[in-house]
Amino acid sequence: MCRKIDEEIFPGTHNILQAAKILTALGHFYQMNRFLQLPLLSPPNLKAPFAPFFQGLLRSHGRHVFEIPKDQVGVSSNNSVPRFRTYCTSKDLLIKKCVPCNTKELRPMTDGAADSLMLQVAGWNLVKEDGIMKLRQSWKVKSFTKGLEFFKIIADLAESEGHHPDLHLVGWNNVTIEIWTHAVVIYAHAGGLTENDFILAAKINKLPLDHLLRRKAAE
Ligand SMILES: C[C@H](O)[C@H](O)[C@H]1CNC2=NC(N)=NC(=O)C2=N1
Repeated sequence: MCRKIDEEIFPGTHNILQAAKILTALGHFYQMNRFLQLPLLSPPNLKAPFAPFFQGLLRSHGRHVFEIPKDQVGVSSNNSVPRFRTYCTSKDLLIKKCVPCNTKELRPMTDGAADSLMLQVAGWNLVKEDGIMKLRQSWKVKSFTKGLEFFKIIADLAESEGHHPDLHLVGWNNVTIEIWTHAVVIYAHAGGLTENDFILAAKINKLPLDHLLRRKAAE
């Protein structure tokens, strides 16, 4: 069995000890990757059973194999490392891309995960309506037509992300945007927030909108 693993994964290794040395070196690399939030880099043609073996071996060499909590990371589509998916912490919302919401695996974010991400989206409020969590922010625009220009700038971003907010223009100059993942409610019949919503909110915060807004009354 060990021999098979050697040949299959580390061509040219002559015995398990040599493979173990390579794995230990990988263990150091793994720990470094944990801080870079990169997944365990392993040749893409590894067989699934390899992971427990590798983790066991790392543990036996005193290397603690870290599990990264699922709701604390997302997949960045800007694959800086070819053929590997990179995992970013919530701090990287601005460099991440929304992912398609049409997967049955889509799950709503936990309240705790949502709370921790709120730190990254200043100005947005976390609200819950009919059991659905949403992000909400309101602005006062200079005029009705400026409100439509505001929506157009938001719409261009939403189209580029493939993830869309709900837009409200009320009383001619009051704009409210709500962001939630509709698919979660459809597929998971629950919750409403995914990391896509926070990515969109963080990017909306960076849009050039000030010229459309009424000055806030001096406090
Ligand atoms: C395939 C694509 O991801 C889906 O159609 C997108 C489009 N935009 C979306 N936007 C929002 N807010 N929620 C969704 O579930 C959603 N689904």
